[in-house]
Amino acid sequence: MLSFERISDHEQVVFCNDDDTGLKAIIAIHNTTLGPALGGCRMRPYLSVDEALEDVLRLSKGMTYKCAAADVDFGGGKAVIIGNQETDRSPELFRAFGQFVESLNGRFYTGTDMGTTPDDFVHARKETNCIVGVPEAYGGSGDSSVPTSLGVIYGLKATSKMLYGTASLSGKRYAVQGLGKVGFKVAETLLSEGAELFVTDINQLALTRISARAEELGGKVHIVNGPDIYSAEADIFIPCALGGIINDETINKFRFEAVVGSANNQLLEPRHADMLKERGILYGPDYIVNSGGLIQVADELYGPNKERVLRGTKAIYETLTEIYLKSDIQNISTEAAASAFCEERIESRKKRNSFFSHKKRLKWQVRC
Ligand SMILES: NC(=O)c1ccc[n+]([C@@H]2O[C@H](COP(=O)([O-])OP(=O)(O)OC[C@H]3O[C@@H](n4cnc5c(N)ncnc54)[C@H](O)[C@@H]3O)[C@@H](O)[C@H]2O)c1
Repeated sequence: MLSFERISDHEQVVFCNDDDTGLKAIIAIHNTTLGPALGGCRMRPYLSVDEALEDVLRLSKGMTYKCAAADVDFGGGKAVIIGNQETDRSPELFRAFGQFVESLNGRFYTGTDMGTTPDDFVHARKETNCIVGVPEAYGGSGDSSVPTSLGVIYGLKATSKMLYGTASLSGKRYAVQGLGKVGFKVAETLLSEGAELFVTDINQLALTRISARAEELGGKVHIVNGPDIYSAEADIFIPCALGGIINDETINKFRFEAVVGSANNQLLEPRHADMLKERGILYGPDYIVNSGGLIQVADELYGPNKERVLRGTKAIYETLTEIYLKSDIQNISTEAAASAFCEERIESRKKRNSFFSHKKRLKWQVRC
């Protein structure tokens, strides 16, 4: 049952219905203190409108925190399309979605997420400019896994500095779960620093490729079978595949000193962040560590510029360091410290943004 109480911490929730194309979507705008809402558009065959609403409300709130942590000029939002990504997608459906985005007059920017592709948003962009992350050929900023993997490297450096007093990544052992777009680049960088890696992936080809790269770059690679990665004899665990991999079962196996990776939603439940703290395992909150991709798409607002994205991504080092120190001083988990850090940033900008917001909003509207 829909009630205002259910959406009370959100600024705006929009239900979008288009009979001609079969579009059924929900756009949720959580908070626009830092700028217009930004968040990807997910397409899934949700079993009910209730389930879709639950998902979009949770994800849009998460985007407010992600944007605050990444220090980009956006607030939090998200969209979901209720439909089967294999059978229900069409250019017309995404154009209809683009029209709904346009109707928000610059309050919401979106792009690809689970179940949608950059090409879908080439169609949506015919109806609105409030789209990010389209292919480079259409003026987008390109593969977001490049800044995401760089962000993981800066996250690892901040962690290393905190644990060992040096930001150097060499001479340490790392366990990498998932050698896809992000994990492979991270593993390559670590190998070139002379690191020793334990790696696992369900894709045999990725394992063969990383072994070949180890021969070219130096460094050592041990291939590990599936869940054995959780008990690998490594100093730092780098999850770059699945969510929910930090849980009661895996924490009991960890011999790591830290967990820092790109995978989304690594903690199965919030209490697992406390469990890691109790065991003295330093956890780099996933949405801080993996924010390089977000920094890149948010930067598209000003026209693609790799140097600016690099600068923003490097700042992950300082942000994570601040969160580690906050967690230590206040004796709270790093996850709790990250939330507090983001809330303080939003609060501190409220007054300042009210001065600029009028001008800012005009700018967004001119662009749309
Ligand atoms: N690509 C980005 O810019 C970006 C940004 C933020 C967060 N992330 C998150 O980082 C993670 C990795 O992203 P990606 O773009 O590299 O994805 P990807 O699909 O390219 O790579 C994932 C890899 O994990 C492997 N994998 C899947 N299940 C596995 C399992 N059970 N055990 C071991 N390996 C398994 C896959 O074979 C694949 O090689 C995802 O959780 C993603 O949501 C990615």
